[in-house]
Amino acid sequence: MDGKCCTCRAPVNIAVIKYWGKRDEKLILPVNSSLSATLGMDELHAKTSVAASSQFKDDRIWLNGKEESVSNPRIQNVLKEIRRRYAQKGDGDSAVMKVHICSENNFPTAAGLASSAAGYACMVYTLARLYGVDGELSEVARQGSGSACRSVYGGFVLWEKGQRSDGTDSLAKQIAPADHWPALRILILVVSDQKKQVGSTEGMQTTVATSELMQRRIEVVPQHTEQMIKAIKDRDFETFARITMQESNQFHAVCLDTYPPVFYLTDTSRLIIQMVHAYNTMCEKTRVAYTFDAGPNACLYLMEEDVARVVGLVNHFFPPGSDTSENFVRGRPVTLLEQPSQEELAHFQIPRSESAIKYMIHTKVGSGPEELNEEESLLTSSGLPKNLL
Ligand SMILES: Nc1ncnc2c1ncn2[C@@H]1O[C@H](COP(=O)(O)OP(=O)(O)OP(=O)(O)O)[C@@H](O)[C@H]1O
Ligand SMILES: C[C@@](O)(CCOP(=O)(O)OP(=O)(O)O)CC(=O)O
Repeated sequence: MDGKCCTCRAPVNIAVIKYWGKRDEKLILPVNSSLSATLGMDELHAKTSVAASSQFKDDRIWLNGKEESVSNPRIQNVLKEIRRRYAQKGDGDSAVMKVHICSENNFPTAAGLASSAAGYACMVYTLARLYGVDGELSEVARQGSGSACRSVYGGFVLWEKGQRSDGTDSLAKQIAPADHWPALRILILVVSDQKKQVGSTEGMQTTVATSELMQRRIEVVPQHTEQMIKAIKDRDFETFARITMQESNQFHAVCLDTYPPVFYLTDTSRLIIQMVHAYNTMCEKTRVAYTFDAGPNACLYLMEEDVARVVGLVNHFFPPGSDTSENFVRGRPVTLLEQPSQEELAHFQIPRSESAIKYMIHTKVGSGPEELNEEESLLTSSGLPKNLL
């Protein structure tokens, strides 16, 4: 095969100030700014290989081993924008070459775990590397999926909503690097790894069209964002945690105020919320925060010193079923303490639910996308996927 190939990986991000609602569907411009932490790539990432060759007849894409339609308007937006930027540079002829894109996520796709964020950030970053395109990549990633613009950077990332109608000021920027808050940890509690019923794109459209509460939300987000930036800069966990939980709750309240309502939380999600509040009450201090995206899976932000205790409580209240063969706790190692004591358990008025949580992923704040070695390529030398379903 003539031409060239490039392979990269990109991280997931989980918002603490939620993006929900667009003012421009085509350019993906949000109604409010949002803020997230980028998660560690060793635990969660999208990996993408892109090959360009004059021998390819069409642009093609494979996602998790299955060919998907490349005519998807979001993929087209991203391809067009990268090729436009490449043409502006005015060197070489790769712009006319067709590309083969192959991507895999090492975590559930379309289950409310920000797969579209990692996926589009990775596609854009890999295409940009392949074509040698520089410049602001968050603007391109945003046109694949809004939340993807935040996965272009590591650490803590703000997506400023911008004012202009062409979207040139609707960009992501890092507010603190990955190593800013070394003791902060993240636990993802996977309640379901199935594709969700109402996608974020559709859900937020209906919210903007029907929710009255959404107007109130737009008014309060700037305050939340300002306080959140300060809490992150000061490493003030209590404020960080409180706003994170209030934001998650307000986002799901707005979903319930959507007509017809959109439900992402399940009974298990609500038990997790109760467990976190009971834990904080028991500690007489806010030590754990939850946040839920458009799905039932919880993302807990907490300090390193609380991880073993919280994992112990999750194990107690949501024990794995006897059929669970794989590790219940994945990612960074956790040294399990003893089971919670009877005295501790007395603080929790929640029932035990076996198998309600499938597994946990333990991670921390991580860095932005990176290029990988040739041996990591997902494509063969003839530009076809190595792993096909
Ligand atoms: N690695 C990837 N490469 C390219 N596109 C991807 C990749 N992973 C996911 N996607 C795209 O993102 C879609 C899933 O997006 P969706 O918003 O429904 O779920 P999610 O991102 O997992 O959840 P949320 O954004 O609510 O947290 C997939 O159907 C696919 O089109
Ligand atoms: C709940 C969220 O995760 C919504 C993410 O929505 P998407 O970025 O997936 O939506 P589109 O821009 O339509 O692709 C909140 C967030 O990540 O800020």
